[in-house]
Amino acid sequence: NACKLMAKQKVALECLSYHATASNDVTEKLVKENIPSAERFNLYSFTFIDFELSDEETCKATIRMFLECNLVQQFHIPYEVLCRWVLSVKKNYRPVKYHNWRHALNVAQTMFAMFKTGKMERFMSDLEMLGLLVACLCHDLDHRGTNNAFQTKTESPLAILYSTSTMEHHHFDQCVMILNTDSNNIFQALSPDDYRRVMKLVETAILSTDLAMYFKKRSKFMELIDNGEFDWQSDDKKDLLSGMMMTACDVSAIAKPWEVQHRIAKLVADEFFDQGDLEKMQLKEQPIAMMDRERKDELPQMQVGFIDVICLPLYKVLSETFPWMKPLYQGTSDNRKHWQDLAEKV
Ligand SMILES: CCCOc1ccc(S(=O)(=O)N2CCN(C)CC2)cc1-c1nc(CC)cc(=O)[nH]1
Ligand SMILES: [Zn+2]
Repeated sequence: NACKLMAKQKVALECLSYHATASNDVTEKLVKENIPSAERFNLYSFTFIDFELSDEETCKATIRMFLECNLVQQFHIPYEVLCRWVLSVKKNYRPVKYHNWRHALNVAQTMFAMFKTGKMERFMSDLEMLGLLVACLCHDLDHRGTNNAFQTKTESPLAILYSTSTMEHHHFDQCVMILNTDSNNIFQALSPDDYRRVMKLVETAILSTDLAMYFKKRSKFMELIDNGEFDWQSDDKKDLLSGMMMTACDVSAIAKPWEVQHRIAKLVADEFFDQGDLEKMQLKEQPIAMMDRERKDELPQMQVGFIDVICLPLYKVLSETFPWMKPLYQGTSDNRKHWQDLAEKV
């Protein structure tokens, strides 16, 4: 009967969240651990590198960022809940080559560096800083290493559920699922108003990481800058600024020291090539250049295009308006030379 069916569904859901949430003993272990300083992790720098960090240290670095922004105290986040939530978020990233937990950590660390070293925290309320850090950590949750076009082409369940910004809606969905799993809700102590506000902010921020949305928003953002808009307090302007910051963080591997950028680009390429292989085999269709491993020689030239079309215009307008964000522009400009040299060699 109906209530049996409900019970069955509830068990299924708990079972699902069981898989999604970190176990108590892993959580308890992290709760007891010492959290190293921000300096020890180099968290204030735009040249942060996660390669030599163990998985446990990535969780500690994440907790350190929350502590540095005073968010645990400010929003009365029970420390054990924060530990369990960080572990659950990490657990819900798949071991794909690029869109994995390490990418999420790097995006969140760039946002942290923007707040602190980039001096953006003066434009942000505490709630916005909490929302943006959470959005960065959750923005690619459960990524399968394939893009929105692939979901549509293969008529995947996700494309049936969400026809636009398919993956980004799923990432937000996963973020909500984790927060709704027992003792993972880091927002539990927020007032109903603040809860609604921060969830709306996280949703808007995660959806803004769909590059298809980025181009529209960027021209609107540039218009505001050209009109000398400086009061970033109104909601629609704040949404625009947050969206630009999310994309700036999402692509910030392009600004890292050359050896780091070169190594990460290989991870991006390998993930794209895997999708291209699927499209050739499963869909019997020719993938776009970016995903075709037969055309890997064109990769340096494609990176120059990525830098010129997506990255530099954004870092330029951000660093002109917020001067302390200049390292992102400079790092990307330096890497453009390296990619250009490689493009000319082929
Ligand atoms: C490194 C392997 C090649 O990587 C690329 C190739 C082409 C372009 S693109 O700007 O021309 N463009 C983007 C929009 N697509 C719809 C069409 C193609 C971007 C990248 C790239 N993307 C990311 C973000 C995941 C990171 C990164 O480092 N490089
Ligand atoms: Zn991302």
